[in-house]
Amino acid sequence: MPDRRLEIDDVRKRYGEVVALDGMTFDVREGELFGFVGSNGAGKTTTMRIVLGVLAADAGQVRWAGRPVDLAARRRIGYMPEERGLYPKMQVRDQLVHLARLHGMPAAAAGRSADAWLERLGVAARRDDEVQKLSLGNQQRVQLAAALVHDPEVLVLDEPFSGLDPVAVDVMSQVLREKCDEGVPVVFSSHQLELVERLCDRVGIVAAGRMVAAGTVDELRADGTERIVVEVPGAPPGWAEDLPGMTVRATEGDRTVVDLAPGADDQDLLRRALAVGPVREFRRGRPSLAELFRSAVSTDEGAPGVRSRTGSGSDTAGATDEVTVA
Ligand SMILES: Nc1ncnc2c1ncn2[C@@H]1O[C@H](COP(=O)(O)OP(=O)(O)OP(=O)(O)O)[C@@H](O)[C@H]1O
Repeated sequence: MPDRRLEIDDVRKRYGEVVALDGMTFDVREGELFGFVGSNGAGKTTTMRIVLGVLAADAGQVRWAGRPVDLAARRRIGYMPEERGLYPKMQVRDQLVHLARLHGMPAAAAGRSADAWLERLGVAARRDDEVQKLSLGNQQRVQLAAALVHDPEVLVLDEPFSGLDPVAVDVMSQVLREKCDEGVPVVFSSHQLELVERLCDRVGIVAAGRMVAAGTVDELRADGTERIVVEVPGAPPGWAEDLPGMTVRATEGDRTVVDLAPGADDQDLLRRALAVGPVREFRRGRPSLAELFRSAVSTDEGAPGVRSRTGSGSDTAGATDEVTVA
């Protein structure tokens, strides 16, 4: 059995002068939840539309289970488009059955699947309503049901969490995790980085049409600068400021957060801390995904469609002051 992996390989796309995708490359593995993050206009939607064949790439290839994705393979993908794609005047259940049938499901199975997903996603009571009469959040639940109703082998979801209430976020998260547990590769885009950090097995950060960092959040952290959180009550302001290879990232009360450049010795910092007061805490800090994202994007992103430079997210010179010291 071939590896059930979705591969996006060096995909390129221009809209006139605008370079939307500039060699986009990543893969989503069997049973993996992959978070696709990037600034507005970075190329996420364009990538997803190309995977689905809604849009043609100028160059590059999308493969599923080792083979170029063709029409038949695309029918096995569950897709949630950013612009949403439901017929406003059609009843919810009829719509799901219709979509399942379009994907080749027999009528009875399509009905059973529609009912099961409406129940699972908490919208069974609205099954006979027109889609346009549902709240936006409920329309989104139905949209997810539409992506799932034909029992897809791959899930590609464009901002499935935007606009959902916390309960719906939980339901959506559970459903995506269950699909992964069944072996389905799931890729979704989102600007909700805390959610992505919590939920995803791997994350890809895209800037100006290409992947600038990908891996587990811990792997992305390992690429970056080492960070130390040190608490020294009563230390004078600026006590850690002139140490070689160290940058004070934030000060919060008695706590100072210091980034260490490669080769800098954390023991220098400890000695300095001990010289200025009692050291209550001295530990490694962990940058959040939001910080990793800002760092990767700030080193890589130019104007939309204009390449500035590329990097692996290891340059933290542009990291913001916001620091998670938890
Ligand atoms: N139909 C189009 N015509 C011209 N340019 C387009 C078109 N669609 C997208 N673009 C451009 O391609 C680039 C990538 O856009 P895309 O929608 O893929 O980004 P995105 O990462 O999904 O952004 P967002 O997070 O805002 O949804 C942007 O510069 C955008 O302006």
